Amino acid sequence: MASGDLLLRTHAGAPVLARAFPCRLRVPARRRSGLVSPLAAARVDVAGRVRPRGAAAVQKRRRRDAEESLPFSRVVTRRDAVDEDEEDVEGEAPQLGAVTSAGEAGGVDGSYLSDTRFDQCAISPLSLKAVQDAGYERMTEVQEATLPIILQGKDVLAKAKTGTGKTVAFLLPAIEVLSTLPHQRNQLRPPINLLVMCPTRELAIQVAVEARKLLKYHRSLGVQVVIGGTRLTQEQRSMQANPCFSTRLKGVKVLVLDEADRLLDMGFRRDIEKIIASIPRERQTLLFSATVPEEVRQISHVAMKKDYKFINTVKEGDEETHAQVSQMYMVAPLDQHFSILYDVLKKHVAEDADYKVIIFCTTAMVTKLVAEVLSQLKLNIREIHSRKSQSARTKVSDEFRKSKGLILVSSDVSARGVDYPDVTLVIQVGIPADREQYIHRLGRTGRKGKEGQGLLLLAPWEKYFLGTVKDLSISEAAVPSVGSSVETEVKNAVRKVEMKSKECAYQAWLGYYNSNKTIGRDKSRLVHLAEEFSQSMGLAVPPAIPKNILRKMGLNNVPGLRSS
Ligand SMILES: Nc1ncnc2c1ncn2[C@@H]1O[C@H](COP(=O)(O)OP(=O)(O)OP(=O)(O)O)[C@@H](O)[C@H]1O
Repeated sequence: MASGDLLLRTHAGAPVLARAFPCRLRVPARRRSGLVSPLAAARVDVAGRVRPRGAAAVQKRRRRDAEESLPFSRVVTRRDAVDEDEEDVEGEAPQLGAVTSAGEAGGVDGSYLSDTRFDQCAISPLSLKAVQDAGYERMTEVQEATLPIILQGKDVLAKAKTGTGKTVAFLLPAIEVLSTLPHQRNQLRPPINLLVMCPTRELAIQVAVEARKLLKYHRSLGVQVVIGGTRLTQEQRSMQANPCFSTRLKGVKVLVLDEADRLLDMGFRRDIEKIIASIPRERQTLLFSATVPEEVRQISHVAMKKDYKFINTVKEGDEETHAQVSQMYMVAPLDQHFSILYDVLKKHVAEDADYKVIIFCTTAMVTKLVAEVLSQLKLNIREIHSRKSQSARTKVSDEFRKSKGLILVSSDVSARGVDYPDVTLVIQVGIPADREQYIHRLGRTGRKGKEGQGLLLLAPWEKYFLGTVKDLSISEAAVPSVGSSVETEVKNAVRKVEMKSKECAYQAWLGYYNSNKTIGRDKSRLVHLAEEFSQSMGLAVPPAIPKNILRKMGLNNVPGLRSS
């Protein structure tokens, strides 16, 4: 984002889009001012949550609990007008015959790279130069497999393991498609030609960075990042007042759903459908993810043409996770989790001076709590989740990308797509939302063929989750015996954490497990487990919860819960 950005509140969206995505817009200073980078960027904050009801409520809550806001998109647009104008902005069932398996092609020496060089394939000299400037010489397997098919104009659903270059795999051919379109100079409101949707802000920002790299020599194309915001009503009003953004969306030639399975699951599906309804039917659609469960193949017709190609670079019989990442799980009562975490982290830090750890927690407030406890224990902790301001999120994310010797405690905002290099260990505390989320979180380590470690820390009653990942090479690790001095140290650290953080964590914890199909089914057991959690925070009596929150969770008359 250029330093000379202007901030203005603005309007956008045809009615259908406006309802879904009220916006706040940040538009770059004009190019002629000489303040902005060659590829001007605008940022639109987008949000529009509807109060959940009934079955939809569970989905909405799940989405909120998972800390992933509305879909965020990255947009490639004709550049001139973005620079010039501080404007208001804001198929059918899968064909089995269409499956292309690139797995057989294999990598070189088991690497994630293919043996095809970028200079051997049909891309423009401008793109090739940019690819080479980015330091990419050989294509990754998924890039090699998808490029020719996308260039043929086909819709593509692609599955490839985490950290194997899917972003370039969809951006590069999409840019090639756009670069052949006639360039209309000096348009005030340039059409948006490529729309990339992804499930988190960090991912949207990251893909924009990659897009700018690839567009380095394509002078007529610019990038805008449109991400979720929090000022709902005001933004909603302003966006509804202006049809500009949806008019620009009429220019979409290529639509990409990054992390397609996440975007097409029930939590996001309605929003995606609304967006798809506002872009032309005549377009090319690309869906990419490291996980493509069968249901997603079933519903991919929401976005794709009938004759789309499914390209799967995960070989038949191979796991969806990387062989070079060791996966362990530990099962221990909740009241030991902080001590175990501390012990595992201390050992890891001592073993690897270049340690870089991500700890995934179930919700934003539990993330905050864990970060506070570990900070009290003098570990080098950073914290990221949806309750942090966007500027704090970006700052932490940038720092973690560049640094070593850091531990990032995160909610699922970092679960998908985020490319932090050289992560040495991923710890998941508590059950992930599902098997896919486990795979994506683990995929933050072992990227680009590097080694990594994963640890899943479960309470005994969470052990059932292992059944969903039994095809993966995940083995049991012995619970470390933690000395009494460490236990006392941890207890003191927990004691120092503010009561408010504990209350919020308790409430969030209850909400998360309440919406879990297995654990949330038996409410009295749930309440009992929540009490265990509250004891693990050193509380003798579980905190009271506001009545309206209990009602929203459907727990208002459950014995054992205190209301306030
Ligand atoms: N051809 C290439 N050669 C070398 N590095 C590459 C190549 N293509 C992409 N990369 C780099 O590989 C890393 C991983 O890429 P990317 O984040 O796109 O992976 P991904 O498959 O989308 O992962 P995830 O499933 O986690 O979203 C990035 O740092 C990217 O810059």
